[in-house]
Amino acid sequence: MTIRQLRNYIDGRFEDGASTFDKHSPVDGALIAQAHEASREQVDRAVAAAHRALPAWAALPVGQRTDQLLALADGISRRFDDFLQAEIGDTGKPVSWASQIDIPRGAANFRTFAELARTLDMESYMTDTPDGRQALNYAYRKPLGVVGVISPWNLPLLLLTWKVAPALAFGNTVIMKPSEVTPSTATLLAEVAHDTGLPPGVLNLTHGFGPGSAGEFITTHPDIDGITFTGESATGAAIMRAVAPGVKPVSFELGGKNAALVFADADFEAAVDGTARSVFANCGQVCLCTERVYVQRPIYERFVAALAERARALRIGWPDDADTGMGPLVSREHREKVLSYFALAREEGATVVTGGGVPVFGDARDAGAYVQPTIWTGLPESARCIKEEVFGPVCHVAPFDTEEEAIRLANDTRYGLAAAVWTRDLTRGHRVAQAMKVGLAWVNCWFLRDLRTPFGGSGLSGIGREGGRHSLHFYTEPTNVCIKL
Ligand SMILES: O=C(O)C(=O)/C=C/C=C/O
Repeated sequence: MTIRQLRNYIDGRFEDGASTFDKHSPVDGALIAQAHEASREQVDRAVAAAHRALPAWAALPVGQRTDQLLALADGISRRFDDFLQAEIGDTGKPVSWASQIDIPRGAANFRTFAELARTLDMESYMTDTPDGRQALNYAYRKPLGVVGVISPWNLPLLLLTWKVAPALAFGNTVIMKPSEVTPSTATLLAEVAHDTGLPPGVLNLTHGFGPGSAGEFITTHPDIDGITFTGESATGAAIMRAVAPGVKPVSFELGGKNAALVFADADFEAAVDGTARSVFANCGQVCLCTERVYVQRPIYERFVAALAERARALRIGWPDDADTGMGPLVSREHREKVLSYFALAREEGATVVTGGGVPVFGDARDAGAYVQPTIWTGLPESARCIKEEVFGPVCHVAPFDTEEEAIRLANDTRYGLAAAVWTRDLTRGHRVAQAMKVGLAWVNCWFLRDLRTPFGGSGLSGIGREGGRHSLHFYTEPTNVCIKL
């Protein structure tokens, strides 16, 4: 098997790094790629190149700029299988998920923000003035500048392009730093940018880690104008400290400890299927995944049994098997974290309804990062497993009696990202969803995405919203011009 070399992309040229780091498959531990770690000097040159490219890119007529984004989207679609194999190779996620979610969203993100940039209105007001005449006020939007994009390993291409697309659409230039755990699709995106003629310096790629590596070099760079990051809350806090001296804007989509509320009147099968998907999709490695399930008491026992049946029925297997419902976690290191919570849950007194360990395949997958889909009950709300994000295929299920109790339980967290509400009473659905202290509340569905809506969370779940026109807030700087008429 060839070991892919994943290089940096700086000022329109692919460059080796001073050193490389290995990427191992989470399926069987095999070495599959070597990524070239960018030096501080290379990050400096990438930032300088981005600044050189910025004036011309920002001044480009918006139709020409968005044509370039549509070319990136077409390039991803054209190389769909390359992106699919790269994403599956890096993450071990099932082909069903990667082919329906990750890769299509890579192209969709560029198309969505190209369309938005083309059709964007301009905020303006005619203002009455004391002399009986008027003034014209309008908000003229300029790009923020050179944007650092630091993207995570769970939905690598989706979340990278979710940030790169609006950044480029609104005239910014970009330095990308993908997670060291999933460097492959970012490299392919750089290849597509190169092959479709994106001007040198507009989009740059530097591989590496956080502290003492490209992540730190970008976040502490004096000429970076803002940082957009998706990942763990603790890393978000570290980035805030890094940009504080320069008072730089940040856009953060961080962790979550998301609740699902299942009322007794819900469509039972839909609620079980929807909750199972929200817990086990992508091996529980989505910031929007459910880790806390609260079920109204009359259906509690029946629901726990049905959810456990769905977990046991999940086909845990090879990523490229169309029937695989769940693959491995992204790495052995992350599996150690998840398994530590499996052990902690037992210490905290959990009943393990199903799972709680590592599946044994008797083949190469035993060298991978697989865990069993897991369901806990019986923990106190004060338990660490109820308060802390596990980021794996696991949830805790607890009963509730009244709507008020359900809302209180769901909101008793320092996170504030997503919630799901299952009920046939849509008046209650609206009421409970609005009462959730989250950025996204789904009623009788989960991870149903309209890319024009505000996306993000509060508390430990992040700062700001991205999506549709909401991305303008971070990726542009408005100047309000007031003209006396
Ligand atoms: O669906 C999206 O646009 C998105 O940002 C998903 C984020 C998931 C994070 O783990």
